[in-house]
Amino acid sequence: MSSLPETPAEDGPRANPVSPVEPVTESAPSEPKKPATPRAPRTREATPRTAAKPRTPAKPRAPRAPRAKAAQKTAPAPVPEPKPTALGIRQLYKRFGSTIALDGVSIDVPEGSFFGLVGPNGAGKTTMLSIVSGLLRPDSGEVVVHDVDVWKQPERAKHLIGVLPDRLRLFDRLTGAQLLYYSGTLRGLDGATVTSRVNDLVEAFGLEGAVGRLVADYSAGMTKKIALAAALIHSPRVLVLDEPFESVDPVSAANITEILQKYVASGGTVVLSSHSMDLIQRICDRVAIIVAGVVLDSGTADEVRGQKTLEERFVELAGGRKAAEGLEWLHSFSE
Ligand SMILES: Nc1ncnc2c1ncn2[C@@H]1O[C@H](COP(=O)(O)OP(=O)(O)OP(=O)(O)O)[C@@H](O)[C@H]1O
Repeated sequence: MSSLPETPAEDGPRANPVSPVEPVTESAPSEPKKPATPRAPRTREATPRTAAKPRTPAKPRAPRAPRAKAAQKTAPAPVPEPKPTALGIRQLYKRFGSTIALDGVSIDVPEGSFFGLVGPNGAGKTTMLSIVSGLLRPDSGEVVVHDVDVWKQPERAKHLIGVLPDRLRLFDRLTGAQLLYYSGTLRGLDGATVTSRVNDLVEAFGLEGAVGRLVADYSAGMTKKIALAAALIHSPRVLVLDEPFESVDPVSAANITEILQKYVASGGTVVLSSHSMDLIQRICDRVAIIVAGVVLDSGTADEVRGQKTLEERFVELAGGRKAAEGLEWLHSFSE
């Protein structure tokens, strides 16, 4: 994204062209013979302001024209309108027995964002994304997708959201083609539309050779791809993807990234979790770091990482690395 045009440095002095001619006392012709002396400041202090007259009227205002021009030249560029919130997460709490998984999580994701959620194992990412996508009920808090409350209007919300859950619970006794067809019709698409979209998705994800086979027989990466295709089939406005690149080979990951980038460029919103800091830093424009159920930082990717890499910032907030001590036995191999 290009930043706002900056005022050139040399415009600073020019912004007030009157100033070079303003020292009125120096140019006042009423005291032409009186040279400036060191006593002058004392005189000015002692003399009431009114006594400073007679002064010649201020110089003609001709210089004002360039001042106006300069002001016009340096006027700030219009600030872009803030984008509407695609996903609003407000004060989410979730506890599993004595484990607090989410401890008051609030995040706003603007429309058209590529939003990355990072956090250490057990931080609460899957819990949060499961609640966001309507798969898990929070203890308290609210999730709004394009002004639709996920828990008060679940049917409307589900039309707006496409979900790739973490622990994939797919109908894996279906073939890939059947699973996609089922996912499309479940979201209310007619048969002809589903058939045409299934073909497009199978080609886009490179699953041509696999769609006739049972999903149960897919590799981990293929399962991820068919699940992602199923999440896209009803062209949702918000995609919630838990670890979409896990187990996916680099070429497929690049293809998926391109599909998601085009989706975002056309106004869609992606919210994904990943442990790959490089990937998040490369493709996400907004980031949140969650640790122990609390969002420790969130904002644009540049704001969150500052002068560091995202990985350095993550390690800093997540508590740093542990020295590999206490595993000395690992270095003396068994017979
Ligand atoms: N169904 C559950 N029952 C009991 N505890 C759970 C359940 N689901 C999650 N938890 C606990 O809640 C906490 C957050 O888990 P969660 O799966 O959300 O973390 P995560 O950030 O997705 O971790 P990871 O990166 O390892 O996938 C963990 O302590 C986890 O053990």
